[in-house]
Amino acid sequence: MLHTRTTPAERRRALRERLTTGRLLLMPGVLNPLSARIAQDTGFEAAYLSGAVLAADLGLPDIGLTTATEAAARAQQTTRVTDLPVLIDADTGFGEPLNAARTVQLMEDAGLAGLHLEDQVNPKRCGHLDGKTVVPRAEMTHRIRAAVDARRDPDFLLMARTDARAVEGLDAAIDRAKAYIDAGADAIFPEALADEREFEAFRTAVPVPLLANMTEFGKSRPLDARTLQDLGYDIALYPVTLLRLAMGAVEDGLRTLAAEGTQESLLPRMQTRSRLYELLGYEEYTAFDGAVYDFTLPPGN
Ligand SMILES: C[C@](O)(C(=O)O)[C@H](CC(=O)O)C(=O)O
Ligand SMILES: [Mg+2]
Repeated sequence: MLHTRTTPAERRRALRERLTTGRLLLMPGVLNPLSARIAQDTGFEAAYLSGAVLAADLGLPDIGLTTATEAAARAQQTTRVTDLPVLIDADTGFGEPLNAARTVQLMEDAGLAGLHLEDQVNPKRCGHLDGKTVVPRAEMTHRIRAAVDARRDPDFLLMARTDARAVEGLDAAIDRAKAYIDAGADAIFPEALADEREFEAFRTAVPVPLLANMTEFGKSRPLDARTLQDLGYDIALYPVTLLRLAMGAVEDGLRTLAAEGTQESLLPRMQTRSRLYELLGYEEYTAFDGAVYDFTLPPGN
């Protein structure tokens, strides 16, 4: 109630341990703190905060317009209401290596379990769009070293993302991943791989936990959890799935409301008041202070 009792240290250890099991971890990108609650309630073991979702939520394209403090604020709101370990997309670290270092500390302070930094130049683009460019390998290793130096909790997961596949090809992307591990990265996010063969090549070459980005409408063909498990991947990421679902429902709902002049036909698709209250833990607040919750719900709500 009121806030989670799980400490950041416990979540970081939980994520680290989970990544040693050899079982694929399904990681949905949550769109707000409440959806993180739903992810926990429906049995997911970790959550993700996507840069694309944060930007879109603010009505902005995902081109490096959001700031480290905006991302950290959203992270703190999220970690406060869930016990799950949360991984955040820290884009390029929001600037130079020194900024990446500060970003790591901001994200540690926000109670996150880890972050990923990518090797794109500023301003970054969505990893599944054409025309992106990557910084020289040495510059990215500098970025990672700065992040490693700044980290205060050794369990805070530092994942390096390489966008090099689409720019320099698969072999160069694998070489970069190895250099990033040497610089101190704990895990690798190979962005925009084309097919199973490429996922497999990465797995064979790279000896640390690997994340597979299963974003929709992108360059990678979606692979199901069983396939990713068989390929030896550690995390299956669904970064924008909830936003796309929710915004699809919002748009349909608005059109229906405009056309029908009533929300009546939409009711079966809505989260009910009672389910919302259950997620928010109203009853626990009542137990704490009877005056906070002093009414009963009408039947069927
Ligand atoms: C993972 C990602 O970085 C994100 O911000 O969620 C995006 C997702 C997307 O735009 O579909 C990316 O893959 O670049
Ligand atoms: Mg992103």
